[in-house]
Amino acid sequence: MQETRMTIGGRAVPGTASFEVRNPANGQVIGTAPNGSRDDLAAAVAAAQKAFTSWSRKSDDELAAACRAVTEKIGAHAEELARLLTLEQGKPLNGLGSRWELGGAAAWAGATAALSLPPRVLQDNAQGHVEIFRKPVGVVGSITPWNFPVLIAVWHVLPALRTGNTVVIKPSPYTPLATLRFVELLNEVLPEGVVNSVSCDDRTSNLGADMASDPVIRKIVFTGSCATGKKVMQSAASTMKRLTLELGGNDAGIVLPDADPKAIAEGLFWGAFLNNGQTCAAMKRLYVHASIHDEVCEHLAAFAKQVPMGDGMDEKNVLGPVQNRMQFDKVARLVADAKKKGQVLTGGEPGEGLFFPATIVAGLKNGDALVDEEQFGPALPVIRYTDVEDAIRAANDSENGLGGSVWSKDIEHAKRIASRLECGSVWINKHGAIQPNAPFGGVKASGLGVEFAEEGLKEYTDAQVIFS
Ligand SMILES: NC(=O)C1=CN([C@@H]2O[C@H](COP(=O)(O)OP(=O)(O)OC[C@H]3O[C@@H](n4cnc5c(N)ncnc54)[C@H](O)[C@@H]3O)[C@@H](O)[C@H]2O)C=CC1
Ligand SMILES: O=Cc1ccc(S(=O)(=O)O)cc1
Repeated sequence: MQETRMTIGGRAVPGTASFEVRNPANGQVIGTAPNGSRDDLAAAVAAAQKAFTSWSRKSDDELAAACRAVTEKIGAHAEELARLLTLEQGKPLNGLGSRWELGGAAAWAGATAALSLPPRVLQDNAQGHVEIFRKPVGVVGSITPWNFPVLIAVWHVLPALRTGNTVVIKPSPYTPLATLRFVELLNEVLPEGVVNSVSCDDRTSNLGADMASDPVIRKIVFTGSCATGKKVMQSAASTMKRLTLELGGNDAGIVLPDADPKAIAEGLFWGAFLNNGQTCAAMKRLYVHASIHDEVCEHLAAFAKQVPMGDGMDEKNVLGPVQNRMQFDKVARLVADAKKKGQVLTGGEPGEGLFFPATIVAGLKNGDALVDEEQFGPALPVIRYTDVEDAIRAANDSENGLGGSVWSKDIEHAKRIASRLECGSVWINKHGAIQPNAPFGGVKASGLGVEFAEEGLKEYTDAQVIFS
């Protein structure tokens, strides 16, 4: 049993109540997290505000060194955090699971440490000297989801620290344990109050909502559902907070007629089923040209059938359970509806507990629920097309615009199609492969702003221009 604590001003805070956290693989209680109150949040915000005074005055070199120390901590505790993550999130230790997530967390932390935003001279002549500086905004509130708890915490916290901000982070009630431990570890190498954590069950208290309207917090970075993202945006208006919103997607993949069905099967599968499909930028709809449709379906289903699924603590598994009952029920509802309209190529029946076999359903079209709604789980609809213009139109016929992909042997042709997709990232012959040196963010209802690289770092700063 992991009994976790919030970290407020460098101190471990148990809170006056707690809630249970269960392993989605077997339903067993694996730990408890504090059910923090508004007073706990106020204390965390006050600690972050106090720490901001000295943290924001650190030199660029000092901030970079602190981020490198955090990177080392993550690396040193990667296996401990990975095990905790598997227990609470369900994703396997192996494959593209917890160890992979922790590897990504260390890589992203290191890459963020190496970024910087030096002042830039805009003008230097007889008329005057004009220079732009990037200044930290103040206390940053980070609200994270349950799909990649540690990696997304790093995506939120490290750029904030690197630019001289202090942080209050609140993890999802489904997966608070690894994040609370992560913040404890950070506090071993950072001054007190620089990173604080609060947790709550979202029922008796909802500190995410309170953070969004808090008058001291100057920015919210939020990853989660579109519905909650919209609420955060509304609450943030009254205090004119800066916002980065990484919200849901309904990414389309388009397979062109010249693609090699066998060669792309593995990439298509992991593009859709990374983290059991519980990934914002997973491929959630697959449009395949009629000339190779059946062959693509055959190879994709054959690949899916041999992927081992089970308890993530078992080293042989590379897919685990769906993380929670709400998500499982959503996937089950969408698959039940899809079965009435299309042909199930593999999977299709809910398994034991929260296990849902990788499911692929062909014969669907836009307008069917599994195509139109974000399933955020292990179920992929396949849509046949004959004219690529129809496929582009159908791909863009969504309120979301996070990612997309085009699959073809002709890279230049694929890139021309890519440029017509209404989304923030498009991959050719892969899907969802984000990297720290490339900005990542959604258009339309998929969010606001970007993460990663200098563009992402800037979002944690205000510009100040000095004219002399
Ligand atoms: N795009 C993504 O990364 C994710 C998308 N989802 C989608 O969202 C759906 C719902 O999943 P949830 O876990 O309920 O996502 P959610 O968007 O409600 O939760 C994300 C975070 O927001 C917090 N939160 C809840 N209410 C809030 C409020 N009023 N103001 C500020 N923060 C608040 C939660 O505690 C959690 O930390 C899923 O079915 C899935 O489709 C879920 C998780 C991640
Ligand atoms: O590659 C890892 C990865 C890709 C996307 C996301 S999400 O879009 O933020 O869910 C998470 C991890």
